Amino acid sequence: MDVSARPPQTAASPAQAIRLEGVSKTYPDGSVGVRALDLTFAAGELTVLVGPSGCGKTTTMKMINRIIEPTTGRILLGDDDVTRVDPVELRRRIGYVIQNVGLFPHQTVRRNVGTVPRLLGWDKRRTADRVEELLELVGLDPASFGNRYPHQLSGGQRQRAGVARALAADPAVLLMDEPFSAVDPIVRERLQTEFLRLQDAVRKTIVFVTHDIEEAVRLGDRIAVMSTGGRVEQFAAPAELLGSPATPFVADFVGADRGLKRLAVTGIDMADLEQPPVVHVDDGLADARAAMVRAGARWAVVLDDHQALHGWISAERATGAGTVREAGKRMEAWVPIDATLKTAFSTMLQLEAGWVAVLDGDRFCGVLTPESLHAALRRSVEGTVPETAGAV
Ligand SMILES: Nc1ncnc2c1ncn2[C@@H]1O[C@H](COP(=O)(O)OP(=O)(O)OP(=O)(O)O)[C@@H](O)[C@H]1O
Repeated sequence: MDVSARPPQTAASPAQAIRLEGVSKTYPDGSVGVRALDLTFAAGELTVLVGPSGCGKTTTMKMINRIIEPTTGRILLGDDDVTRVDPVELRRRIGYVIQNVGLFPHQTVRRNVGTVPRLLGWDKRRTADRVEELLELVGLDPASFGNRYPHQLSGGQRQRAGVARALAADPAVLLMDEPFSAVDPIVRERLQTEFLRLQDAVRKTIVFVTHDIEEAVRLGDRIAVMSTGGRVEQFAAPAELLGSPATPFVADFVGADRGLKRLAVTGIDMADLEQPPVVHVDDGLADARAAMVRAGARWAVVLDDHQALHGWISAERATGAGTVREAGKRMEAWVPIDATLKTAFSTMLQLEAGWVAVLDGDRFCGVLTPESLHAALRRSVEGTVPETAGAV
């Protein structure tokens, strides 16, 4: 294939699935890296390999781009058996991001990011355009950062440059080995959020190695929990993994606080919402009072002319004459309907609100209270259907 004749790289190359079939790695000294591993990484999804130190995560990942050669088995990238592809050509199709990035220290950020396009023989103009585009995409202003050297960047900025470099030639696949573990927790969380946004835009097939279950749950479309010898204890979506660990090993690994972790991956269901009395901003206070009495409620939600959230009013303030507009309060505590229970809960805590409104666009859908949040979490944990461990 003449890779240099590809169309401009803004047109994304299609993501490809990776299939591991009966893959084993025994090192020359007899150590077993992984044993008879069957695993499929779906096209366009981010799959996390997570597990304790020495369980074979890195061995598994490095066999995909043949930094490590498997002892037995087959690895397919799309329809190609990677052992039949020239390793150099293979690595150009596979972006690789490692801890501490591995940027070339004596090259500027621009030159670092342009490495693979240059190797592929792209002309200068196309490489330069792609580098600018990538730096923007990962949130590094090309004018400020393009001509700096790696030592002139923060840890988080270096990590972003590493991601930009890995994406430069629009690879079908991205391998990421503990890419965010060298930065402090706050920067890590920001990088994770940005990275999720980036993945939404590029939809690569990503294999992501971490030993951190929180990171796995946050980032993964699917997670493979591995134990010694590259054994897959469970292969499931984050909510399923937290809701019903397949083995005691997984239960132990995800931790006793898995219920809390699950908040981060459970969406809001309409059935979870409570429906307090709703009054209109131009209603009279007497009507508002009557609505609260009818519902046996101490407060009501206030909507505006367009049925959008205006605020709320308490029974105490709904006395005398006048309108709801004068006596009601504005409401900042709201979340969109596609938020997670964790976002709803942290919004409630941050704003010290007793409830949060849930909105679909501007439209008011209902509210979540601490009780309904708890019920939603329980329902989601109890309703989980266990998955088969080690599914292909
Ligand atoms: N070059 C090597 N020679 C011999 N044994 C090795 C070699 N590389 C890895 N191993 C062994 O293979 C097993 C899996 O190692 P691997 O690096 O894949 O684990 P890991 O899950 O990525 O660990 P960590 O989280 O500590 O990076 C370990 O028992 C390790 O000691």
